[in-house]
Amino acid sequence: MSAFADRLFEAADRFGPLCVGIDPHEGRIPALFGGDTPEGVERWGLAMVEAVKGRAGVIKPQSAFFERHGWQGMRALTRILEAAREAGLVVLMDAKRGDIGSTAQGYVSAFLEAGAPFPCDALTINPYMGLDTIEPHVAAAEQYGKGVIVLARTSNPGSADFQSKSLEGAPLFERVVEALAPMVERLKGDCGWSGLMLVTGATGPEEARRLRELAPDALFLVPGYGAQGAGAAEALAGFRQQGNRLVGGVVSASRSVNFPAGSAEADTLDGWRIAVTEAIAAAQADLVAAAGT
Ligand SMILES: O=C(O)c1cc(=O)[nH]c(=O)n1[C@@H]1O[C@H](COP(=O)(O)O)[C@@H](O)[C@H]1O
Repeated sequence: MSAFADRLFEAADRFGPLCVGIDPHEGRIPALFGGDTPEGVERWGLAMVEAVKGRAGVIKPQSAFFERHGWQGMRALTRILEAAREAGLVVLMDAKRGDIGSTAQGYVSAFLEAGAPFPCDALTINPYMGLDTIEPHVAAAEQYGKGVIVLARTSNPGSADFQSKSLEGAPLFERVVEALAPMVERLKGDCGWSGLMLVTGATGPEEARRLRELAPDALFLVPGYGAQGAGAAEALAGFRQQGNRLVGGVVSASRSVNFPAGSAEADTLDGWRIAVTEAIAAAQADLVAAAGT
């Protein structure tokens, strides 16, 4: 299997930097699919995968929205992951894990190792508990050609509460990224980029530029574009000029492409499909234009 970094880079190169979030928010699954039930969530998620095909190369399902439906929700997630794999999409699982090493091994078995019940290409990790909690994920990523996505500077308003606090003269998020340097090296692909991805919110373009200086080769996952208010230029602030294009990761959007105008009111599947595929295509075109051709 090729390295995760190469698969992600190739997908973004082919389709553009958009990563489509799969976030079945409470109460927002149209009645067309059966509403906000495990079956409705599954049908909606499968339709989202169909809508992404040929328009973007990467998806990011948010585990919480499936977990809230118990085991039936997790069954829906599994089926959506299988469909995404069959469609050749790169899957970033947004579950924000992070625990002592021995427990982290459990998350590795759930998401990253061969035969994992929730197969994905990479998993989001909260680094708060320390490097030893990230290590099992990185070791598994090396072994199975997967990626590890570490929260660095998140997109939410409270990201400054802890992440921007000074630690020995620099913000904590910078110290975290400095400490990750050896792991960034270990997950480098043939493309030269690393599958030790960093989350840097589109809402903090200055911080993204700083992170790019500290980790020139780490691929970025950039949430906050769309529903959280950031535009394409802000989302690409931490990307690097390569030839005539900005490259260096993916920009995720969930609500803006999951529930665009016209999709909730659609009374046919075709009507829903048109609203959603247009929103995905428009977001992709916006990002591609901002990245340069
Ligand atoms: O790890 C993430 O994906 C993430 C990190 C972050 O800093 N901010 C953030 O919004 N996210 C996720 O990205 C998605 C953003 O959704 P929208 O605001 O609807 O585009 C949600 O699934 C969040 O959980």
